[in-house]
Amino acid sequence: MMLRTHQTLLDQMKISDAEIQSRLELAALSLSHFELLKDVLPLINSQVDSIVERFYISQLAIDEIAVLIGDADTLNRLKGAQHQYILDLFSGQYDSTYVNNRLRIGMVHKRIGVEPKLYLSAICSLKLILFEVLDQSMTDAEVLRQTKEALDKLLYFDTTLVFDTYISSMISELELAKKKTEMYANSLEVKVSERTAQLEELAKKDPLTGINNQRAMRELASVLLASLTRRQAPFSLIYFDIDNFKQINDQYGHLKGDEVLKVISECIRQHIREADVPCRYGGDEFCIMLPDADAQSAQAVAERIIASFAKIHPDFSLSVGIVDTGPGQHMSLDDMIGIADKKMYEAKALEGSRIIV
Ligand SMILES: Nc1nc2c(ncn2[C@@H]2O[C@H](COP(=O)(O)OP(=O)(O)OP(=O)(O)O)[C@@H](O)[C@H]2O)c(=O)[nH]1
Repeated sequence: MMLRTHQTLLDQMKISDAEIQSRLELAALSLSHFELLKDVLPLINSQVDSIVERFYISQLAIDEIAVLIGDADTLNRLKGAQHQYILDLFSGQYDSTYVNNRLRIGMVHKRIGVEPKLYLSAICSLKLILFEVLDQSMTDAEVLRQTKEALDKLLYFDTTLVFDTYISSMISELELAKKKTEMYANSLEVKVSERTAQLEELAKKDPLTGINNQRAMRELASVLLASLTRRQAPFSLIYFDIDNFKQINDQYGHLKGDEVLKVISECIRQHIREADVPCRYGGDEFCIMLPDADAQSAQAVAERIIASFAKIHPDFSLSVGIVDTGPGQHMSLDDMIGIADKKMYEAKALEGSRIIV
């Protein structure tokens, strides 16, 4: 898209020569009106300075306008522009250059905050001053009447152009505001979905050890079991807890208990494969799901975990139950946990770190 600043207002507002023609017709302005206005150009030209002075005396008497004009430099610039506008009104040339200048005036008024009511009041006082000048100097009553009518129509024509720029500029502002709001809404959406993903991730993790909690394990188990059944592959579950953990807590304190739980999850991490799923099942109970592993390979993994845990905490022991299923039919996760739990209690009865398969 072409930059706005590279387009004239005529282009921006899509006002073609045909559109100008149609607008002149709507204002009932014709060549004869143009001629009438042009005929009084010498008269107006001779008095333009005093017309401008009178116009600004009337304008500055209105507080709202005086505030908007603000300072002497601005007033002088405005006087220069008004001087030119008055001469343009009587130029007899109401073409694209004329129209573009009117649109620009509208844009400037909108930008500095001149409301339509103030613009209309200004145009009205300019018209009265010009009418007075014509009244005082023109002798032919009929020509005077027609010239005033032409001027009136032309001022209406100009006013529609100025108002169109007001409206178009307001629409642009609205569109910009809408775009900003949409961008903000999009950025919020991205933030919310990022945060939701983070929260979902957190909801699956045990906060102490950082491994999966039971909920996440159950979700993963259903996916795993479906794929293992399809592939006719074996599946094992290691289930264990820390012996006399309550006593560890009681004797050394809760923090020490926490540290032991963290050491265990670290030992698990070190000895499992990428595809295995470790989980803190609850309290001092842990679970590891091992896809594509039979009980024998699961036992080897459990032995390695026990050995590395014993290196750090030789005085504590783990009781382990292992169950496997498949490769043909697979048990449900709950059935596996039920069996592994029983095995774990059998192991506990034997005392010391024991594994029952
Ligand atoms: N430090 C700590 N302790 C926990 C946490 N979660 C559970 N516990 C404690 O773990 C202990 C588990 O005790 P029990 O279920 O009696 O198990 P146990 O003492 O290991 O007894 P056995 O299983 O028969 O060997 C309880 O005292 C719980 O308070 C935790 O996050 N941190």
